[in-house]
Amino acid sequence: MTILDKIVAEKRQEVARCEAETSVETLRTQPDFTRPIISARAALTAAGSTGIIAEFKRRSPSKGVINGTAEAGATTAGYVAAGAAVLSVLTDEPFFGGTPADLRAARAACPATPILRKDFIVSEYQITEARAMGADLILLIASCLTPAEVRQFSEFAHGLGLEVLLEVHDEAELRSHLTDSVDLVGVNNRNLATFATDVDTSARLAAGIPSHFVRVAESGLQHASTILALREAGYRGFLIGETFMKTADPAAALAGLVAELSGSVSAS
Ligand SMILES: O=P(O)(O)OC[C@@H](O)[C@@H](O)c1c[nH]c2ccccc12
Repeated sequence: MTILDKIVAEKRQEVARCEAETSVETLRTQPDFTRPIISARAALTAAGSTGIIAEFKRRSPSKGVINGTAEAGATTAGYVAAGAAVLSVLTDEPFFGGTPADLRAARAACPATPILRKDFIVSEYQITEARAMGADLILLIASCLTPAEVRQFSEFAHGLGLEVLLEVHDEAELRSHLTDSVDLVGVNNRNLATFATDVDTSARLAAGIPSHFVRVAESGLQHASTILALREAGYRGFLIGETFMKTADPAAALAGLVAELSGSVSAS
């Protein structure tokens, strides 16, 4: 059993518990359920966008505690001030130490920036939850879902106005799971079954992703030079968590990267 199998098995139980506690009808009455969606697609492809999707991540199964003190609202507001185009907030508690309250805090602190609900989506219920929490887009992970589920969940998300980021980590998943019903395609440089991270994965898969999808490179990104090379390869989104969160001031770390990207500071 891989860690991903374990996460998904726990997630199914968690969803059953949440569903028993809060009905879909109740979620649909929450104030954020009807707020206008802010498009991540538009934010990442706008002229002059940094393309940075800055992630709020307390810990991970591979790294343990990354940041034990940061607060979601203040950190994400700092990210936006430093130039993040989109925010990503982990809402998985058992493995990543995130909560829906983190996403709600980010939503309140950053009313004009698209927010990704970063979780392991295995049911439509979690998509309704994401909308009610104030998210603008959801993640669908190919390694957790069948191709039919990806299509079904994407259409369900679109029905609620949400955008969809499909995550793949190799050519086989790209071939089997890519469908026109998603908006953005992310290539995870980290294999979720083994945790091995190789940033060349994004470069290798770029050409196989048709250009009408917004391409997103995910995980293990640290240097401006890598981002500039991936931009050349056609990527418009760069999902970064640990590089920022492991520092005492995540927003300052992002500001430093943005300065390097814009050439105002040398990359040395
Ligand atoms: O912290 P990193 O290496 O910058 O990675 C961020 C993000 O890509 C990573 O958290 C991630 C990508 N896909 C996921 C799926 C589930 C949980 C986490 C992830």
